[in-house]
Amino acid sequence: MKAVHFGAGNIGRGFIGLLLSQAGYEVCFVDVNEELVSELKARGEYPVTLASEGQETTVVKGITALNSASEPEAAARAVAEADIVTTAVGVNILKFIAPTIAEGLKLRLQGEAAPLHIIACENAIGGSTQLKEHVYGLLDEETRRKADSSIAFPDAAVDRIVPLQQHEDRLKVVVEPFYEWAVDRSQMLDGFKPVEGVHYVDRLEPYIERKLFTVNTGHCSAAYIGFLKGYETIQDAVKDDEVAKHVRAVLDETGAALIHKHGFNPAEHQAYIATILDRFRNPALTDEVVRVGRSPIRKLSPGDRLVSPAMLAFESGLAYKSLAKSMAAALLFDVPEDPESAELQRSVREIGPSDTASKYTGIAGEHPIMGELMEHYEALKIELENRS
Ligand SMILES: NC(=O)C1=CN([C@@H]2O[C@H](COP(=O)(O)OP(=O)(O)OC[C@H]3O[C@@H](n4cnc5c(N)ncnc54)[C@H](O)[C@@H]3O)[C@@H](O)[C@H]2O)C=CC1
Ligand SMILES: O=P(O)(O)OC[C@H]1O[C@](O)(CO)[C@@H](O)[C@@H]1O
Repeated sequence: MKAVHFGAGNIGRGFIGLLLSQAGYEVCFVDVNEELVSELKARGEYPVTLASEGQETTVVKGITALNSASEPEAAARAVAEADIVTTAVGVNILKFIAPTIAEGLKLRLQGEAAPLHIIACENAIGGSTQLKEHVYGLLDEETRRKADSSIAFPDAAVDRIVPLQQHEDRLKVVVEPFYEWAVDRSQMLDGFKPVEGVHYVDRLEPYIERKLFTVNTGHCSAAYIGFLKGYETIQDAVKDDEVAKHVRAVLDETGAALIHKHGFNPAEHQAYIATILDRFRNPALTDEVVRVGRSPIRKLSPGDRLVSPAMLAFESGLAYKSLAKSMAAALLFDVPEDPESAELQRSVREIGPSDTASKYTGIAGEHPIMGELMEHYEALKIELENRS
């Protein structure tokens, strides 16, 4: 069985590639980083080490790689012949891989096509659906009609913390032991063969919202407040009582909103939060705040991990104050090497913090969330100035 996975980065190698290989697939990575692709091709294997006491290492063997920039036809052919296609490139990159997938589907659908699932494993709601829209936009009507009956794009939620990797071995990945890969069963084609290790769920929304609004909301809140307090890693930031208290308050807010919307059992949700907080503290990982806070414009966008739960809380008559504080801290996340942070800071300088916040969050200036956000912004700015 052949799997084609777009994005041979941290999640690609450390989670999806590993799991697919363990489930019996021959994995072909497709990436645009020539150095990475060449090394994967040359070695045909890479090690994944668990960040736990035993530091157990698994060598993922029998893998191949293609550079979709310099080998576009081969990459399209790989899609045409694949038994499953997955991605972990970043939700904003999906539009750039769509042409290769579209070319692959055109080749595949020329003959009798076997069913194919294409699963985007990104931190986003409806990632595969977004990918489908990009791909379908490149297909003619006849090919789209054929694709409708044999190609599916089930949405997914993926959870495993894989920090930036800095090892002598360029291919080595250190990952946390925990993982969860949930896929929407209702979007799978009839008679599909389950991938071992994947959790197929009838309704994905509660899973993806619970994950995104707990793991990712909590994590970026630790990153943004931790960054302002001068911490370099999440592990150091969450040792600070003030940061830990803020993260806890944020997760109490998202927890209340999630329980209200999805009817989760409150005690079970508290236990879920406790597990997540333990994962953030994992001393065997070194996770930089600049990675976890990366792309603040994406993280401040209306459907993402801060604004979406805050709006849900507001609409349900629940608290959102701490979420507004995380948004304010995101506005102060000044990392010149991060293009989205640089754009955000430029916007703050040019049009001011309030209009910038409205522009990127989609929340109107007069909305109560915006009032909270701006109060926190001013207070955090003063704290920051006093600190320097
Ligand atoms: N790292 C983590 O702990 C987690 C990450 N995710 C999600 O997984 C996705 C990937 O994240 P990471 O692996 O951390 O990032 P990464 O930066 O380590 O990997 C992304 C890979 O995509 C490749 N890429 C970029 N443009 C491409 C293109 N046009 N065609 C093919 N490949 C391309 C890059 O060269 C890189 O190797 C993101 O959506 C992220 O939110 C989800 C859960 C956990
Ligand atoms: O990958 P993104 O969306 O930039 O966000 C980083 C997040 O991804 C994760 O690596 C895993 O979900 C978290 O550690 C972190 O919250």
